[in-house]
Order: sequence, then structure tokens, then C-alpha cells
Amino acid sequence: MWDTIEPQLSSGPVSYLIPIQKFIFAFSSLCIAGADPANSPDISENGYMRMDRWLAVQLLPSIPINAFQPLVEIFLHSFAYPFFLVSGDYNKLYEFIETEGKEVISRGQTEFKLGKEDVIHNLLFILGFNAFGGFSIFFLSLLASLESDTTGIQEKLRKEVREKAGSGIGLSFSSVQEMDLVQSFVYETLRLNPPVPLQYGRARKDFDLSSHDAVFKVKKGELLCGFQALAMKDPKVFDDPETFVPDRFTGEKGKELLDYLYWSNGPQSGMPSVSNKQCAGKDFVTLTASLFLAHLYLRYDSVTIAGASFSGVEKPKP
Ligand code: HEM
Repeated sequence: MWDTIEPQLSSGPVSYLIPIQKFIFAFSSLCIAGADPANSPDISENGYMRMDRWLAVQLLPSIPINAFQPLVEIFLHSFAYPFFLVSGDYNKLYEFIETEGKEVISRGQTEFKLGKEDVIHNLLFILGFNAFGGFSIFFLSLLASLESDTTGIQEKLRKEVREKAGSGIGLSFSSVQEMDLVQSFVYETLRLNPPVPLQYGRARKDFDLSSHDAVFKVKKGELLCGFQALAMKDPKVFDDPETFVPDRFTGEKGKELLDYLYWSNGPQSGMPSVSNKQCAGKDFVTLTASLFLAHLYLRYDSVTIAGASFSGVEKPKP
């Protein structure tokens, strides 16, 4: 991504919307399906757009649009959109995974006893909906957090990254776990901008739901809705809850706050399992974002971000 953006900067700001999506698509395809878009000219150029269109028809029925009501409810929010609108895109993505993801497909068949078609549909769903969809929202707020900072955070991040990875250790999911400030910055972005803020669940039995100062009786079968954006601004848990505090999650006290970081539909200190509905990619998500930041500050001293564009990068002095 940076190799593409950097040479263009001399002629003015470069929008990051498409480069970020291309990068997320390629990174997720490689990590999740072992499939490299570079091996397919069509997918390397258009894969992210094909994914966007397939996602759009699934998400449109649930995206709030306040204008033109009640027409929006009647005509856009009342039915599932037919598959034929995006079957061309989906089939191209299917063929890509079928050809380039052979090793992962065969693991699905032998280790999980799934049919080949089911493996490919499952891989495409995780890759497209969970990873590509989630990261496409999350990375924009990560960059917006860098853009709006006024505390000199880039310098502090750079210092930590170079200290922890500069001396030939290199970057990996394990080396970024040593970077407290980088991880805290990622957590704080997710606290204030949870990419999937609403969760629903139907009570399986009667139970009491406690808050700090009240108890609510919930009856079996009742539908509950959780709104993360509100839960993660609880002033009884977070000091100055509306403010972006980059190092909020560092140190002993900061680590304790991970019990209250819910972007993954469960606490950051918890574990996704078959008996909960917590994001199966919980650690993959935060470590990937940390890796993105760490790579950025190994490569550059700082970046200038304005609007949805990069307008400059400062390279390390030789
Ligand atoms: C920024 C990226 C991501 C965000 C914000 C995100 C968020 C979430 C949330 C909120 C849920 C709970 C949904 C619900 O039940 O209401 C969830 C579930 C899930 N996520 Fe993620 N996710 C992301 C990336 C990923 C990735 C990369 C993977 C896989 C590699 C993944 C795999 C899953 C799976 C399999 C579930 C379903 C878990 C279950 O129902 O038991 N997610 N995710």
C-alpha cells in the first residue's frame, strides 16, 4: 500500500479509501485463505469492489437512513435483496478462492469434514463479511484517531515501535504484543468507535441483569439489545469517558480496563468459545491493527493525514 501511495504524494494528497481496501482485501485473503490476489489480475484489481458490492446488498436492509422516511423502510429495509444482483461478483470471488486457496480448502475437508463448496462459502463469508467488512470500518477510525491527535502521539508511537522492533527483531504478532502504547491506541480507537456497535440476543431463561445501581428482571424469550458505544463510555469505569486518551490501556490499571472493552461482543480479557458469541477474530483484529501501526512507524517518522487522504510522509533521516 505504501509503495503505491508514496510516489504519488509529490503531486498532492492521495485518498486512502481505495488503497486501504485493496490492502485489507489482499492481507485477509492471504491470512485466512492462503490465497494471493497478485496471482489473479482481475481479483487484484477488482476483488475489493466485488466484495463491497456483495456486502452492500446484505447490509443495506439494516443500515439506518433517516432521509425519505417512511419510503426507505418500505422499499429498502423490508426485504432481502435477490442474489442475482451480485452473483457475478460472488462467483468470481468463489473461483479465486477455489483456485488459489487449495491448501486451506483441503484442511476444511479433511480436518472439519466439510464438503468443498461449504468450505469455500465459509471462507468467503469470514474473509468478506467478518474480516474485510470489519476492517474496512475499523481502519478508517484508526487513521481518523491519528489525524485528530493533538498530543504528539505519532512521536511516542514511533519511539516505542523502534525500541521494540527496530533492532532486527522485526514485526510479528508476538513482537507487537510488547508494544503497550501501540496496543492501547488500538483499544482506545475501538472503545470510542466500535465498528459493530449493536448486538441482539434473546434470553434463554429468566435472569436478573445487574448494573452498577439497579437490577432488571429479564424473562425467558425477551429480546435484548446491547449498544457498545454507550457501555464503553461508562463514567463509573472510564475517567473522562468522552475523550480519546491514547495511553488509557497501558500499565497495571490500564490492563484492568480490558474487562470493560466490548467491541468484540465480549470483554477484551475474555476468550471466544463455542458457548459465547464473542468475535472469533478478537485477537487477530487488534494484533493486525497494531502491526499496521508498527509497520507505519518503522517505515516513516510521521504521516500527515487530512480528510480521507495522506498529504505527506516524513522518512527517517539516514
Ligand atoms: C475489525 C474487524 C472485526 C470486528 C469489528 C468484528 C466484530 C464482531 C462482533 C461484534 C461479533 C459479534 C456479532 C454478534 O453476534 O452480534 C463478531 C462475531 C464473529 N467474528 Fe468478528 N469482527 C471483526 C473481524 C473478524 C475476523 C477477522 C474474523 C475471523 C478471522 C472474525 C470472525 C468472527 C466470527 C466467526 C464471529 C461469530 C462468532 C459467533 O457467533 O460465535 N471477525 N465479530
